Amino acid sequence: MRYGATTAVDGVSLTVPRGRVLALLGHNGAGKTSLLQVCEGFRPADGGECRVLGLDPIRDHDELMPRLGIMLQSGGVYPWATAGEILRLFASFSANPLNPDMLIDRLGLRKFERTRFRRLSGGEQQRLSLAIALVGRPELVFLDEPTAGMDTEARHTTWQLINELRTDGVSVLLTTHLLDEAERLADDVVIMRAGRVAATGTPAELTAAAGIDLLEVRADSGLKSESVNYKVVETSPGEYSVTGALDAAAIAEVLTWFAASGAQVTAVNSRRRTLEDVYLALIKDNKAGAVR
Ligand SMILES: Nc1ncnc2c1ncn2[C@@H]1O[C@H](COP(=O)(O)OP(=O)(O)OP(=O)(O)O)[C@@H](O)[C@H]1O
Repeated sequence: MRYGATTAVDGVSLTVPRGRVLALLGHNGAGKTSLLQVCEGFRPADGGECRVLGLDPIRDHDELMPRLGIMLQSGGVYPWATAGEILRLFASFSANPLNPDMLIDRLGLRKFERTRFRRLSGGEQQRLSLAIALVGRPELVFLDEPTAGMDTEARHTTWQLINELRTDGVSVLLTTHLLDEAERLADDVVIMRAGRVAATGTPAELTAAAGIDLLEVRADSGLKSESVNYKVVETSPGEYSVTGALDAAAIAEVLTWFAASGAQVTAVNSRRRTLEDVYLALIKDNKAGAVR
């Protein structure tokens, strides 16, 4: 998908299996929203093929729309209508909607039912947008940064709702900048970089493939790690990290090397790598590679 000379989505290939949650991750401008817009039928692709529930998102738009739930990053509603009016209007478009009052209560919108959309805070607008996406009992939901701007409670409610969607067999394609959100919610993760797929896998596959463990050591700065069997990276002055399948013998070897270097070790911390570690390494290394 191109905007003039900019190629926003470049040869991305992915499938969202039915009843699963796929999280699209990537830096600002990586192409996540553009990809969603192609799938939603809001923009034509310049090449390639997109099928949504077996249909063409542009040619079969009218047939497809009632089966989709779409939460945009912004816009898409009448700013002068009240939260309650907007949700009931969207419910009226569906043959078999969810009860709008149930969603109003679940998403903590009761207090704002009579508030005009433009007077809602950013997080309240997000909650209403999520309710709009879900009210028509969609088979497939597109959520563009669903919890951006939400407070902690609303974020947890949203996570619960997304888990319930999966239980009900609804498919979810979401974008997020919150790696813990992806790790908690997603069955599958696709990391995009500059319009392309940089890595795919389940959160467990992505973290395992990149090395299960992470050892962080604080010591004197400037140590050079040529003579040790593990890659010791000085991430900031005096802060070292070692990644890999690190058992006790490996940790002992690394610490022995620190001691042999004459370094004063002031802290050692070992933990499992998170999706955030993997993501940052991938974006930093500028190294593309699909896990599967
Ligand atoms: N309407 C537009 N006209 C021209 N270029 C655009 C337009 N929308 C997006 N782009 C460009 O396309 C690329 C992909 O943008 P896109 O919004 O899809 O990224 P994103 O991954 O969703 O980013 P973010 O995380 O910031 O929402 C970027 O280089 C962006 O500047």
